[in-house]
Amino acid sequence: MRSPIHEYLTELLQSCEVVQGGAPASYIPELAEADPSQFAIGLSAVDGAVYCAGDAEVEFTIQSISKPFVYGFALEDLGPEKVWDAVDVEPSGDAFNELSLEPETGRPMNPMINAGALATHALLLPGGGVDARVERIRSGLSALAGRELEIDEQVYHSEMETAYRNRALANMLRSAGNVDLEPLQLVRGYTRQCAVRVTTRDLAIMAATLSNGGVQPWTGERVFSARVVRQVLTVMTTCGMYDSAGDWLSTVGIPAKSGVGGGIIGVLPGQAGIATFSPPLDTHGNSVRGVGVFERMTEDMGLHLMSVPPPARSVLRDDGEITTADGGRVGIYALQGAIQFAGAEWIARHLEQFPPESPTVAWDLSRTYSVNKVARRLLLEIARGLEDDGRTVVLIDPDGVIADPVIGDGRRLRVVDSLAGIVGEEALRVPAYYTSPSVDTPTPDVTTVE
Ligand SMILES: NC(=O)CC[C@H](N)C(=O)O
Repeated sequence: MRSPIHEYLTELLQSCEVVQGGAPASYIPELAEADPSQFAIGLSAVDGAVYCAGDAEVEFTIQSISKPFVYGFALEDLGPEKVWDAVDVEPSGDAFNELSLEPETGRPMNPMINAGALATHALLLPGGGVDARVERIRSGLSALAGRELEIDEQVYHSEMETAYRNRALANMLRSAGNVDLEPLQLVRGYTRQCAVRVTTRDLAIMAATLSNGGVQPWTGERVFSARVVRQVLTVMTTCGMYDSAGDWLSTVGIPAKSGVGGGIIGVLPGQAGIATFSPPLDTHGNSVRGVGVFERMTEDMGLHLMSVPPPARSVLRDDGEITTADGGRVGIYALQGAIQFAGAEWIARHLEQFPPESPTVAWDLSRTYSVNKVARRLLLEIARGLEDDGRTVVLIDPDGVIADPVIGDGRRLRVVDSLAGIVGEEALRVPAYYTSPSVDTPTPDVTTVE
C-alpha cells in the first residue's frame, strides 16, 4: 500500500510549485547562487516516521533555523536565569537584522532576531573559544538530526565577506556591555552556526524532536528537557517569523522558524515536525513556497494550535456493574485517553452528580494513556471522597499510570492488573454476571461550585 501521507505531500508539493515570486537571499553571495527550483517537504511523526517529497536530500545551510535550537542549548547549559538576563522574550516586530536593544533593560528583544541570537551564541561555554562554541552547536544540532552534520565552509566564508550588518550588531552588543567577546570572533562563531548543512529530512526530524518533548525519536537521546522545549516553542511562536509573526500565527498557527537558506520548520507539539525547503524568499526573509505549503497544510490537516480540541467528556465511560461470585457488586468505569485538568474535572462532576450505587467502584485505567499532575491529584481526591462515602475504590492499572495511589492519612487504593483481580476469573467467564450493559455517560449539569 502506498502511504496516503506520502501521496498527500507529493500532491501538496505539486500544487505549490505554481507559487512564484521571491528571490534567493542576495546579501550572502553564495546563497544568491541557489537553484530557485529546488523544492522539498518533509514531515516526521513524533516516533520518527519521516515522509518526504521533492528534493528532501539536498543539503542547504540551516541559517536562522539554528536560533531556536541554540537558544535551547543555552537554556540547557546555563539555566533559565542566565539566559533571561542576556536576552528578553518579547516579539520585536522588527526585521531579523534590526539594530535594536530594549530601551529599559538594554537586552536584545528576543533570541530569534540576530541581536538576540548573537547574544545567545555568546552565552555558550563561557571562557571557551570560537571553535569550542561552534562545536557545541554543531554536535547539538547533530544530536537533533540523528547524524553528523557539517559546516559549509564556502557559505561561511561568503557570508563573512559581507557580514557588515552582523558585525555592526556584535559591536553594538559589545559596546552596550551585553557580551564580552571580541565582536569579530562572535560574528565568526555565529556565522559558522548558520552555515551548518542540513537536508529537509534532517529538519523534519529535528522539528519532531521538539514535538516529541525533546527526545530524538530515532536515538532515544533526550536533547532538551520538556521545560526547555516549552520555552523554545513559546519563543518560536511569538518571534519565529520576525516581523510577520502575527500574520503567521493567524494563518498558519504553529510554532515555526525560517532561515534565509530557504528552509522553514514547524512544530506541532505532540504530533509532528514539518520542514520545507525552497530558496526564493519574501521581503521578510521567509521562503515564499514554504509559507504557501504551511498555509495549505494548516487548512488541510487542521494544524492550527488555536483550533479548539474535542471536549474532555470522552475520558469517562460507564461500563455498568458486575456481580462477583459471592454476590458483591462492582461498578466499572473506564477512564480513557490522556487525562488532563478538563478530563479530571469532568470525571469529578460526573461522579458527584451520578454517584455510583455499587459498594465497590473499579476504575479501569487499561486504556488510559497518561494522567498529568493536576489530573492525578484530582482523581485521588475523587477516590478519597468516594471512600469517605463508604465505597471501596479499586484501580485496574496494569501499566501503573497512577503509580503509588495514596489518598491521604496513609490510605492507599488497591491496585489490580485486570478485572479478574477484583471479581475472580469465574465471574468473567459467565457474561450473565453483568447486570447492566455499557452505557453512555450522562452529561452532568453545569453547576457553579463556590
Ligand atoms: N534570517 C536568517 O536566516 C539570517 C541568518 C544569516 N546568517 C544572518 O545572520 O543574516
